Amino acid sequence: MEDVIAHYYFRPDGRTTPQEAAQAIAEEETTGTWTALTTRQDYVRGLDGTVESVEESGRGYLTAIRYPYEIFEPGNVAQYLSVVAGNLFGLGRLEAVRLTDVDFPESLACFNGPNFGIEGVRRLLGTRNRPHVGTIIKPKVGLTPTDTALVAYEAASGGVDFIKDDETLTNQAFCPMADRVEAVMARLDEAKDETGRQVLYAVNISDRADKIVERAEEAIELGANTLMVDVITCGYSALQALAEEPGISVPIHVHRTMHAAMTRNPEHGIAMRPIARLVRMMGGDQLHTGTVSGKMGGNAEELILDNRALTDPWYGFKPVFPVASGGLHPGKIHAELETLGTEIVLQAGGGIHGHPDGTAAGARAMCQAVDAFLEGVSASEYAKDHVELKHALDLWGTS
Ligand SMILES: O=C(COP(=O)(O)O)[C@H](O)[C@H](O)COP(=O)(O)O
Ligand SMILES: [Mg+2]
Repeated sequence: MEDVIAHYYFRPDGRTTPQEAAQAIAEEETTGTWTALTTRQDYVRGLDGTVESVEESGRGYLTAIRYPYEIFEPGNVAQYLSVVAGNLFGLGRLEAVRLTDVDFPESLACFNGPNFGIEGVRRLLGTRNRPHVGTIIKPKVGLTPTDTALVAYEAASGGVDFIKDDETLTNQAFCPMADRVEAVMARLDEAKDETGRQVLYAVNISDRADKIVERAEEAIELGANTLMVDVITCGYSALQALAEEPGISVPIHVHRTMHAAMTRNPEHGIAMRPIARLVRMMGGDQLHTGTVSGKMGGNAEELILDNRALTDPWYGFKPVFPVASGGLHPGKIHAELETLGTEIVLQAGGGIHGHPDGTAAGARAMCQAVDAFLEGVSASEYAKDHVELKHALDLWGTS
């Protein structure tokens, strides 16, 4: 069986050599601790981690650590994380350490992966060769089910493919999930009668571990055609439970709220790439990976690699739809598509519901910005005979 290779960036403290620091990671995460052990039997050596390489990089070093296959419990993602992303982050001999990627062998990638993936989601909507346009209902909390449904209807009428709850909206008293799903789906049916277009609505079913599948099934019974889960707060095994449940036959949109506590510091934490791989293995169909021009910052080179972790061929797992979201508006669409390509979901909350002429016009402006790009025309040029786009660009500009 093949071993796991985990890749880290690190910076040792002043008293530790790079080799010692890498060795400290390998030992802490396998068979060692801070001192020699009297309990260590010879046969335990088979589970020792190995430092494969150490090389200088910027202010610190890159290392690859080999963890023996046998140390892992196949199929237990929580246990995988405890090895490759466990105690090491607190080791005093390292001033900073960041997990940048993990190579899982096929024998440990023993999960079903996405049920729908990009092709499956496209099949539901009948789209090809163009990005999907999505929206997050805003304000993110506070609207009643009826008003949420009205915003959804207007977004659908304006041309979006995808509508979602925001990360903090679940089943609060001001907008109970059951009432919301029924109201939104009824209005989306109305929009479909008028436009002929199916729109997906991802209801946020994030909940405690022992209830999340039940909540998802309730949402589907009420008509939900997509689910959303906050994967960092609920856990990867929650996503796995949803994706593996036979009764759950709709795509799963994965939000990553709280990720920046791990991903943002370029020297410490966990990069997006390992998170993307885990989400793909666990069965997410769409995953937020970030934008090149939005409100959350981010590094374009890393983002391209993160998206490739979702879409490149990998052990037969279906490709996952990358989602660019956070501060997008029509004036930013060109930069996103130029850098990230068209196999992407472009989401705008404020960039649609903040349009001066309202949600339907905001949705139209986003779609017009996409059409402009696909036709090889600049947004400003296209805006000359597309009034919704013009009003969006007048308000927010083109950068
Ligand atoms: O609600 C939004 C964006 O709203 P708006 O369009 O109004 O900025 C999302 O939660 C962000 O996508 C999170 O960022 P990321 O997807 O990078 O995790
Ligand atoms: Mg949000």
